[in-house]
Amino acid sequence: MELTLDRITHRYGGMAVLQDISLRIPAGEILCIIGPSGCGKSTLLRLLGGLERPDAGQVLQLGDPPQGCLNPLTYVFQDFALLPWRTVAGNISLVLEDHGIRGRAARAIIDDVLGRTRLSGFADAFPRQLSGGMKQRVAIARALAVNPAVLLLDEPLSALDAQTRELLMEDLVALWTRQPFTGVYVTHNLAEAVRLGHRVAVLSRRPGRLREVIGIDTPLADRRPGDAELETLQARLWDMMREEAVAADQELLNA
Ligand SMILES: Nc1ncnc2c1ncn2[C@@H]1O[C@H](COP(=O)(O)OP(=O)(O)OP(=O)(O)O)[C@@H](O)[C@H]1O
Repeated sequence: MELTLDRITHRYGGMAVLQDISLRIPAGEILCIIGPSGCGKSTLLRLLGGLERPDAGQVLQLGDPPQGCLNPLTYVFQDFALLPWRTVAGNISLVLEDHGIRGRAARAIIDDVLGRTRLSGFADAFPRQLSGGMKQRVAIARALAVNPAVLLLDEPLSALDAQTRELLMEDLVALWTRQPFTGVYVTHNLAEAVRLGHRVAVLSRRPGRLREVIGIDTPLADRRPGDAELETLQARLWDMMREEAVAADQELLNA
């Protein structure tokens, strides 16, 4: 399933947050969205997921979701959003119960997604017994359990330390390589954007406008930390972001 944003504009009260954004997210592609703080990245994700309706423009979903899809669009958040009183399996089964899937059918799905996220053997653990990285892998497993057409990821690695982030990036690449998914990935972290994005969309300061969309040809599985090409690209993205961040700061000073 592919998503298209067609001239999206959004305001909160008197404040313009997003301005005239048009973007196409083809099936099987990960699009990373970067931009200065407060430029509307999370808002864009909520509009994509249908949690809010844009003031102008439209979000189009084209094509059919995959077979067995319970939820076409599913979120992964920074704070994991796990229920502490439920086990790992219990947290995942919750989204299946919503669709009337229980018992053996649920167990098969849970085993599958736990295997894909390297969590087999942790089905009966409680969130408090897990590291931050593992909790986020449970959240990713829960998202995969509904076999979504599109994963919407809002700074999923921001709460984790650098080494865990690196491992989770490898996990996400391995997941995508095994079974490509469509993803929209909001991040502040430019290293994540160049490692995980087939394309990177750069938003301006608020109201967020689309400044540039940069394609990265290197296959995800071939990208390594410290890769010279990716570092050059990251530096280019930072130049763009820096200009916007400085201008945003300046606006605050002059306000
Ligand atoms: N429900 C809401 N009601 C009013 N204002 C909101 C609402 N949600 C977000 N905003 C405001 O809209 C602007 C954009 O917020 P948003 O969270 O989309 O930006 P962001 O780029 O994701 O920010 P950050 O990088 O800091 O996470 C901010 O000024 C925020 O305070």
